[in-house]
Amino acid sequence: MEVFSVKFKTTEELPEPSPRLIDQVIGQDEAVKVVLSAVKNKRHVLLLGDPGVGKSMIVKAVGEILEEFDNFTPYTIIAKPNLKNPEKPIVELIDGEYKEDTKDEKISIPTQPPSLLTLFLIMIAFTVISSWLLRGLPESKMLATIAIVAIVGSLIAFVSIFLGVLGATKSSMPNAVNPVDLKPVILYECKKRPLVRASAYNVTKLLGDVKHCPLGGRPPLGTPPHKRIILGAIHEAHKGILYVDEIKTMPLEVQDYILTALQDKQLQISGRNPNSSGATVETNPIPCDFILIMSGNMDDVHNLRAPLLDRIDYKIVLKNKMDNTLENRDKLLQFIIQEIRNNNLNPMTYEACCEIVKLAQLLAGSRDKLTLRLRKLSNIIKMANDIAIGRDIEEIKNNVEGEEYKNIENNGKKVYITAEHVRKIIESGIYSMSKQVALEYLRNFKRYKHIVPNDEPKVGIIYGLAVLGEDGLGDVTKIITQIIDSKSPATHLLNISGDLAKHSITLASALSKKLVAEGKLPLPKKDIDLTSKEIYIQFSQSYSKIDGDSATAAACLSIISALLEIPLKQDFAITGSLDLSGNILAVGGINEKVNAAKEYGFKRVIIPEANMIDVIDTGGIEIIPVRTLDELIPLVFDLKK
Ligand SMILES: Nc1ncnc2c1ncn2[C@@H]1O[C@H](COP(=O)(O)OP(=O)(O)OP(=O)(O)O)[C@@H](O)[C@H]1O
Repeated sequence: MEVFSVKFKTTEELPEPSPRLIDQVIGQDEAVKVVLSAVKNKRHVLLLGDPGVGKSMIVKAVGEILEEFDNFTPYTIIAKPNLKNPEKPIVELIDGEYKEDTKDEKISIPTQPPSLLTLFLIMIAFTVISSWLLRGLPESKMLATIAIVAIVGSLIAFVSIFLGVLGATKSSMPNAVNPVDLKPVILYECKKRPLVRASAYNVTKLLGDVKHCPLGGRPPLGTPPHKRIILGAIHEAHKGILYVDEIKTMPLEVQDYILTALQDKQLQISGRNPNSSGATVETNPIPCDFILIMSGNMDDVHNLRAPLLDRIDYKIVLKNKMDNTLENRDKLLQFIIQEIRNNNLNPMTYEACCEIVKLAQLLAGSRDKLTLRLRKLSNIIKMANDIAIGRDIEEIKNNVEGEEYKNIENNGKKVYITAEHVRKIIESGIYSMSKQVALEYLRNFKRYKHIVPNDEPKVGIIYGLAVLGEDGLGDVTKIITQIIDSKSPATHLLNISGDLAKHSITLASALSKKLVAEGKLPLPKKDIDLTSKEIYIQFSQSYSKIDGDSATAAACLSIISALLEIPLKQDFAITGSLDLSGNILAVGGINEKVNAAKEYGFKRVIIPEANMIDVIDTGGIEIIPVRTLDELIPLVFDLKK
């Protein structure tokens, strides 16, 4: 099969990808189209999808081309003191740049006479200065002189400030207070259509705040309220896009504020901390007319209040897989080249690119799909580059974040990322926590496991297949069933490894008993009083949690074998879900399972026929597809005796 439509030895030979981020988004064409249209038409958007499929990237890409949509008039947001009510500073939005108005300096705000705190501070200052100046005097004289200087000096200073302030208030002259305190301040200058990003949990960043002033926030000593205002992302996004990610963490209170902002297109700022001097400050409503884009994973949406969700026009679910076609493999190649260029990595060989395609299939769980969880692939490419430049896995483990990726030439020889470097990273499992946990589990327990494929058929024993963890590894589990005569007419299930797949095993047991009782199986019949039997099923040496129903076919065969006392062959492992009509249905993690069967030395593995399209690499093991229990039975039972 042709992997890519272009022939190359290394990625160096391939053309540079487009520098525009919008052209770099892979596999999410539909979502990009809808977001572009939504932004053009000023609609709000919710982007949902698995981690690392490109939600932030799409928003950033749209932000890059926002300018192209329509004309934008730059604006400035300023804050002024409020002369009548200093705790309610005035925030104004003006078109263009702010030009300082000389009138502003003439105005004065009502000031307060100095407080006792001021007197205390002045006294300390006088004490410190006079003790330094008089340090040469004998101790007895020095103390008395310092005391006199401090008391008299500070009283004179205090009274003059007091009179000065009174004078200033009476004559409305600003001289007594620092005129700079009265000037409006520029809070924000917006020169191009903004894209402002804020995490949902960061309330101050999102909604703004008023800083605390330890000196009470009044001139002459304190910082006046208008100078302590912090604008929120919600205001900085005016006339542009507000991008809120991590919606799972958005407090309900913040949702209410966003809702108000969406409705009123304006929102005031007040101090958020009740213990701060900012708590008494509140601005006038400040314009905030923005397009809201939020993003999160599918489950996060439950955290959003219905009225807010209702106001979001477009709800877009991003894809996590794309079809494994030549066109899409070319797109994956484009992604590889982008990652190399954007992260300044070494070029990659053709074989290494093919290895990435294989990994994309594996992560998609199917031969005919490619994963779109591209952040994971991006991390693997970066780590393979580390290996290429000589950092080993241990070094990478201790340094995964914050490293600069460098293009290094070794002794004048160009370094390439090869297939082996990529494989090393994949095999180490270092890109995934769940894979490492699974690897650790297998390292610890595999050697104790008694899984030996052999040619000696056994009653009630069969090898099932499981997957450990999300990006996990396959494992083989031995299922053993024994039938015991019961004194009471009851049927029990025993699962010594805990609560393993109880529901599906109950189903398997019910189905087996029905099939045995009906005598319609293509197996020798046996008269058996099921009411007097107890069925015990053990998932032997299964140390991990097994859920899902992929062991139902195996469990069913094991029970039938035990009930009819017909041995099962021991040279195969099997996975498949079984429905009550005897159909074998598709299961997940087929490649991990096939691989596990191979690792444990099995020559045959039986899988649902529907899963055949998922198999990426048979690796030399015989794969037998089955559709029904009737097809399965002649394959697995040993009927020679
Ligand atoms: N569709 C894509 N096309 C190209 N590159 C992608 C794509 N998706 C992810 N990437 C790569 O993965 C990186 C991370 O993607 P991004 O941050 O957009 O994911 P996300 O969906 O926002 O993830 P999260 O839900 O964790 O915030 C990107 O910088 C890019 O390198």
